[in-house]
Amino acid sequence: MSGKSLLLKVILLGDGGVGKSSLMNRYVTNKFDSQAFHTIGVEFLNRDLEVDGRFVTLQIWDTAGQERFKSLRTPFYRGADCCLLTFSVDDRQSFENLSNWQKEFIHYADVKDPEHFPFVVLGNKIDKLERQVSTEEAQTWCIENGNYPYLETSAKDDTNVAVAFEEAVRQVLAVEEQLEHCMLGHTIDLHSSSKSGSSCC
Ligand SMILES: Nc1nc2c(ncn2[C@@H]2O[C@H](COP(=O)(O)OP(=O)(O)OP(=O)(O)O)[C@@H](O)[C@H]2O)c(=O)[nH]1
Ligand SMILES: [Mg+2]
Repeated sequence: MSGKSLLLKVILLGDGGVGKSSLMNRYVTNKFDSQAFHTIGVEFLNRDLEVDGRFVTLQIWDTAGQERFKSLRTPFYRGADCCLLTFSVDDRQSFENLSNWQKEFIHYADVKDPEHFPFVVLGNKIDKLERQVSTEEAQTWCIENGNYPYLETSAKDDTNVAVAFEEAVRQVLAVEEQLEHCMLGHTIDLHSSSKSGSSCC
């Protein structure tokens, strides 16, 4: 167990109104506003936590989902360690737009290895009785688009909110451990002209 705190940047993306700001505010301040205003640009809040013995400062970046704010949010994607793709289970269009959000992030964050980037998908507002997207459908999308973890949340009821952010941390730590493992497993032979060994990264 390392004593040093790790700073991780996670970014919340998804259509306007799906509950990104509400999830961040529920997690950091434990408050919920049923009359929340749309976000303009980006905002961020920090929260310290411990996951599997690692101390982490989570820097949560909340973005404006409305299309007209695209140019204000995209400059902040670079350097994100994890992306939380968020939709609302009572809004089918927000689910269908997940692929667009994924592409927008990969492009503007300039992700070099999209296949291994840690995305987590959140289906928010599960307290609502009328759903337009089933759990199975969302899980299938996650499996088919990169095998991402899927969590159903309610910022209103505080269902799975902490679990979702902890999962984001776990995903980042898993990628980090894999990289460390790869680097330790590779010795560089300066005398050999051919590339030796197989790569796991
Ligand atoms: N019932 C219910 N309402 C929610 C939940 N999360 C957010 N809301 C409501 O949905 C509306 C939009 O929430 P926001 O958090 O502002 O949505 P957003 O994704 O940040 O929207 P933009 O800032 O425009 O991108 C607000 O009226 C919230 O009170 C939830 O889990 N359940
Ligand atoms: Mg917002």
